[in-house]
Amino acid sequence: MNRRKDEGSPSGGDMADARSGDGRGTDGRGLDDGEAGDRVLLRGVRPYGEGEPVDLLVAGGRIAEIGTDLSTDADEILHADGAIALPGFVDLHTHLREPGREDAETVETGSVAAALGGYTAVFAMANTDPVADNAVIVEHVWRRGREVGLVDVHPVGAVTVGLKGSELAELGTMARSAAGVRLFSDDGRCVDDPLLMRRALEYTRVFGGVVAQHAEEPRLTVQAQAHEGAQAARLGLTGWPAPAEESIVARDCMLAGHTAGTLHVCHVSTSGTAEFLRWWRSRDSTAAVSAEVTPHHLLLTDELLGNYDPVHKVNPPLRTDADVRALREALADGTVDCVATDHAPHAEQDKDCEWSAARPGMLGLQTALGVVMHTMVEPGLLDWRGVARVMSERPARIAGLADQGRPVAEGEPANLVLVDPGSRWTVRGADLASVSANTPFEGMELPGRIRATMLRGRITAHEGKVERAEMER
Ligand SMILES: NC(=O)N[C@@H](CC(=O)O)C(=O)O
Ligand SMILES: [Zn+2]
Ligand SMILES: [Zn+2]
Repeated sequence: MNRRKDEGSPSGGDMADARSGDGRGTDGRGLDDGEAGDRVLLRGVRPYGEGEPVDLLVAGGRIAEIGTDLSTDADEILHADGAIALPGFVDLHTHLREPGREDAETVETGSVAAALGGYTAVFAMANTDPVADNAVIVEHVWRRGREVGLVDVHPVGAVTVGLKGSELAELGTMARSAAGVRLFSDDGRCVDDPLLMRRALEYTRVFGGVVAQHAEEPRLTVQAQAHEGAQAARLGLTGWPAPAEESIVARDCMLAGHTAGTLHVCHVSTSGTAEFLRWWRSRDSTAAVSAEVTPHHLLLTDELLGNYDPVHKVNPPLRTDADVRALREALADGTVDCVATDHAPHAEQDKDCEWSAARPGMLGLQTALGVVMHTMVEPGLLDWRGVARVMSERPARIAGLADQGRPVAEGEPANLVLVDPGSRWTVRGADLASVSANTPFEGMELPGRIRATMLRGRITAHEGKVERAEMER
């Protein structure tokens, strides 16, 4: 993609990593509408991959005009060469590891990975050290996200104090904090006590919050290491049975219905969960229940466990071909609302060890689109409108973000991603922006390159490099 500061100027074509002197406000973090001062012309994009290329003029953080051959006094012109324009991706499930495990990821490195992956908003899970179970921690994460300024970082608040599952955290205080927490989760652990789950659903309802459940009945997964089935038996690994997930999903749907609370099911991994959700939503279309699936559960199976490489260890575990097929179908028909990465960076020593000692989790932010294209777009299960729905619109609505997941249309916030669907790239963990390198897609060739990501009218990533606002460093 050819990009110039000023079309026609021969010296304007270099792709500087950092931009300067462009009249942006001194805050430079671009969190409020209208902060971005630049007028940027995106020349030749195809919204949702439909029709002939058009020009998009972005001004004041919004899409000011869409048309052909817009001639303008733009500060910056980006030649998109027919790249597909979609609303910026929103990830409801990201582990940024800060505070506590900055040797695995930080808000900054995770933000870089997010921007390069096409994301304009991510939700940072609460299983940090200390746990994000109070206003001080969530405000810290939120502020760090603003300082870095590459993606909106929304902290998730813990449901229970210290993720211990015995008493509710101060949900209301986190909701009222500067971070404005709306999503609550003990992810990494299940809120297994049904009374506590009921109370969490009741309480969050008061301020429009959502409880995101890591569905895993712990009594059924003691020492579990792999999907319970033939492969685990062959490998001598203790099984993680499908009903450990399905029983909690069923229970929580019923509790959400009973309390009129709002439930979000994290990382759905079994065909049984998909089947249950389909039935539940068909009997009550107003049910306040949503669900996500990870890219890795759309592609990988427990067949990969044969060499005991812990890069394939994840919670919930990789399951079977039949599960993968059911999850793809469920995502295509809307039973599962959205894709969430469950980006889970781990330091080398926590992954490069024997299977049973390794931490579960895999990187996801920079490979999500490629895996979704490979598993959903290429087989014809989703078109580009569908990709916009599952990676941006639905997650934004679930989390109540007003300015994300909006149509690519005049007057809308310029939170955008430009995708070149025709180019392919090979995944190398060492080249990813995360501190950690634990990608299960190592060496795989994926379709779809992110040409640029734009947050409120400011380009945050371009041709594989992030662009920081001038104030940050
Ligand atoms: N998915 C994982 O395997 N690990 C996550 C926790 C979680 O999402 O349950 C982590 O924090 O590492
Ligand atoms: Zn989880
Ligand atoms: Zn997680």
